Amino acid sequence: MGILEKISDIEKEINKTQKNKATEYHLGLLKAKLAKYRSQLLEPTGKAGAKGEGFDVMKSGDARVALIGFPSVGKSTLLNTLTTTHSESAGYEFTTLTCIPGVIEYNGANIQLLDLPGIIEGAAQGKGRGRQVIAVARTADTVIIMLDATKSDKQRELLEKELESVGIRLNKRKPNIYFKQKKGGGLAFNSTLTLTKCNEKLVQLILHEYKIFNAEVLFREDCTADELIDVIEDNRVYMNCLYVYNKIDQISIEEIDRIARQPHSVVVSCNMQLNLDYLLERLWEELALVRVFTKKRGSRPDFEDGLVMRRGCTVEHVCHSIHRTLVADFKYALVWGTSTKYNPQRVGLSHLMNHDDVIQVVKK
Ligand SMILES: Nc1nc2c(ncn2[C@@H]2O[C@H](COP(=O)(O)OP(=O)(O)OP(=O)(O)O)[C@@H](O)[C@H]2O)c(=O)[nH]1
Ligand SMILES: [K+]
Ligand SMILES: [Mg+2]
Repeated sequence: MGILEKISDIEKEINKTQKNKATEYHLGLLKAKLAKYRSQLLEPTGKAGAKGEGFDVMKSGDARVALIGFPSVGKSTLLNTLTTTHSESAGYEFTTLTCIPGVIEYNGANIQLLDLPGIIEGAAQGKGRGRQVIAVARTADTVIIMLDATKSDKQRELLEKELESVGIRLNKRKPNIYFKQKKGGGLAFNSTLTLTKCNEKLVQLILHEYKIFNAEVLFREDCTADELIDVIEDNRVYMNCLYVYNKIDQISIEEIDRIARQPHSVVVSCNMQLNLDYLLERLWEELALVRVFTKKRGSRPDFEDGLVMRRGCTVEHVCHSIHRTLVADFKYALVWGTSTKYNPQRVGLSHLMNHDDVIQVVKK
């Protein structure tokens, strides 16, 4: 029997046991057992924690969002508010012990929202269930870093540090450095602009540390040594992140205003259901999703059933997602919406589509 099963059995047993003098010892024993199993699960060296029991959730829907935050900031409450899934929420830390998936339906898209256990300082080294939480975060398209608006700005830095230390880069693009190892010829170093944070000598030193003596390196932007290291390591995950400050029902308007002005930040109250519509709007932006409607000749667009695509998608991408062979039969398309000058406009396969555009494909 897995440790999660044991925990849930004991919780059930506690719930159905009446509290009185006669059951006092029985309950006490159950609670001790419960505490023991919970700490085994949260123990870095514990076998149970290492196995990642309870984190194996299938990807589904159009995008995946992971909820990361310290304990008791309201992650589960958010899941309960935005989806039909229920995840236990309570005033004590580590109420959530596993990964719990829910689905947000928005703009016709299914967005998978993952509730996760809280993480604490040292999570990256395996404290709590930190390793597993971070492993799940790496699989997400966007992370929500949830913060308690009543607490200090320090928590944001701490969380960022934890994620940084395991190679997750938040709201950053991959550094624009061309790097290729060679068989011989030494170091060929170049840059397309003046570098102010790094130079050839430093690049050479860093490469030697990796025992790389022959390579081609071209800086296409003014990168730091850390960014070069990210490129050499080649295992970093670059992801969008939204900072969601919860519990604004507990702070002053001035303070709410200050927090809301920070970049990538949204203020909400899950309990009072404040600003959640705006949160979804911003999440949609971060996920860079667009919805496209199709229409057949002579009939109205199917506004019930849009196609969910990535921002930057072309007519060709849309054709692919309608049918595998459609591109081969493609003659031209008519598009209505904000991506065109005229409505409709005749376009080719490379035309870029915008959110809520309507498309009619004309075959050869
Ligand atoms: N004042 C206030 N309290 C909130 C709000 N949202 C959640 N809470 C409370 O915060 C406490 C923790 O909520 P949870 O949803 O369990 O937090 P969590 O982040 O999932 O916690 P763990 O699973 O333990 O990491 C509960 O007592 C909630 O009622 C809010 O908007 N305002
Ligand atoms: K909690
Ligand atoms: Mg929780």
